[in-house]
Amino acid sequence: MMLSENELKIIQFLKERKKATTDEISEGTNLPLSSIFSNIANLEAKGVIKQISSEVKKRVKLTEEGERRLREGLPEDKLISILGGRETKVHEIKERLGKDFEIGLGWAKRKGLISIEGDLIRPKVERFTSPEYVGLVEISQGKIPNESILDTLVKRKLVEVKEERVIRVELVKDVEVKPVELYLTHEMLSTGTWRNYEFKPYNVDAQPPFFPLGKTHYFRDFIEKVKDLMITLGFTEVVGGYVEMEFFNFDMLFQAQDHPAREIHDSFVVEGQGKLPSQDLVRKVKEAHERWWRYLWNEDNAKRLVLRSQTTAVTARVLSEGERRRKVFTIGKVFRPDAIDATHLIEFHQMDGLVIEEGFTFKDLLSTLRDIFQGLGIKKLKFKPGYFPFTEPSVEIYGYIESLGWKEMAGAGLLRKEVTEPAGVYLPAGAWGIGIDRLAMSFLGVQDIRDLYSWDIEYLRNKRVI
Ligand SMILES: N[C@@H](Cc1ccccc1)C(=O)O
Repeated sequence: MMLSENELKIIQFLKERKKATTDEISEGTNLPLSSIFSNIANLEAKGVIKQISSEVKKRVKLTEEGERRLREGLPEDKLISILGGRETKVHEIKERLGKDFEIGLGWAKRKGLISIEGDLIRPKVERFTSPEYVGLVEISQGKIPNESILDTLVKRKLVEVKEERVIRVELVKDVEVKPVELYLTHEMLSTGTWRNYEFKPYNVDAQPPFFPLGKTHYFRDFIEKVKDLMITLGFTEVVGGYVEMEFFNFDMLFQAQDHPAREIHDSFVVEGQGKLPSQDLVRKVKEAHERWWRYLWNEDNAKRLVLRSQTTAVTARVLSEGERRRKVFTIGKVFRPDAIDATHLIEFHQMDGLVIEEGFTFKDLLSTLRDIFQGLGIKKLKFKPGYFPFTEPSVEIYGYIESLGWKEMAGAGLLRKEVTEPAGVYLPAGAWGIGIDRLAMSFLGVQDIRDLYSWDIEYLRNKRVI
């Protein structure tokens, strides 16, 4: 027979007593009454015990306030004892009784123990003990006072009355009780004492406890995977800041100062000014703009700060160091004003790359992009002619995703001489920018771009990591 730990405790207790009430069992086993009832029912069903009687009993208990009144006396009794048969001024009594004054005065008046004249309290008795107080004493001794007193005590919130069932049971079957152990220890095995214990069988259906483990945000995880891929392909990671000078975000990339992307509503403007790089570079950028775009290039505009609108700004910074670094990538947030919905946010991620290489051709660029997309799991690509101010020829890259069809994923091209030469780069260079969020959404099965940035711990916990 399978008996629980608590059931065994109850049997153990009944072995000594044979018959006992639920109250006695609770006291003898130290188990709460609430658990005694269900265990008794189970034991009866197993034929170990039998009910002899069952009755509803009134259980009368002093409340916390009742306990206090029992120790200190009822307020009206205290009032009478303070008066000691003498007329006394109201304020004097008020001082002595403190918080109990109002209650004491009320009850004393109601019981006809005092009268009030002007500011005087006149007692009608010298000494008084309320029958309610006697009731409190009786209850504390396990007796029950008469109904009307009990009623008053309940109304005064000094006593609580609960109806509880008391069941008397009898042990009818002899069961061998071994102490129950939950865990088998090394010591029990080595000393052989395990024989003295009864073990609960394993419940293989039980739900294991839930231990939430810390893990990386799934989007961050995806970004790390992209970085790993780029490093595998031989690229070095470079990073830039979110606040960028227009010089690197636009001017160096041959975006004219009246280019629509530079309008105040197309990038986030940051207060302040940046510091331009070497005069030589600035002069050459200025010359390129003035010669080809035919306008007066303004240095102050180039110093303005924005939240970078493309990670190509980091590529521009790398270029500004000349031909030193040849194969780099950067991945991070960019910012553009937009109306937010399921596919648009005002901040999102791009991965830009740069290759500076002797003899690097447009074909090499396309094959590099093929390698990257292949690594990202996108096998089918389409290249369409495109336009960017800083590349020529330029290309738009579309990738095929089973559930979504063809999606625009990146822009790329060979950097214009107007971009490379002012920086002292005379070798051919290819560059690209890939939108990371949409890729992540398709890989991670996310419908709403806002979920990529979710802080909802419950959602994140349940999100499968690829
Ligand atoms: N910066 C471009 C992408 C791009 C990067 C590098 C070369 C060509 C295109 C964009 O945000 O759309």
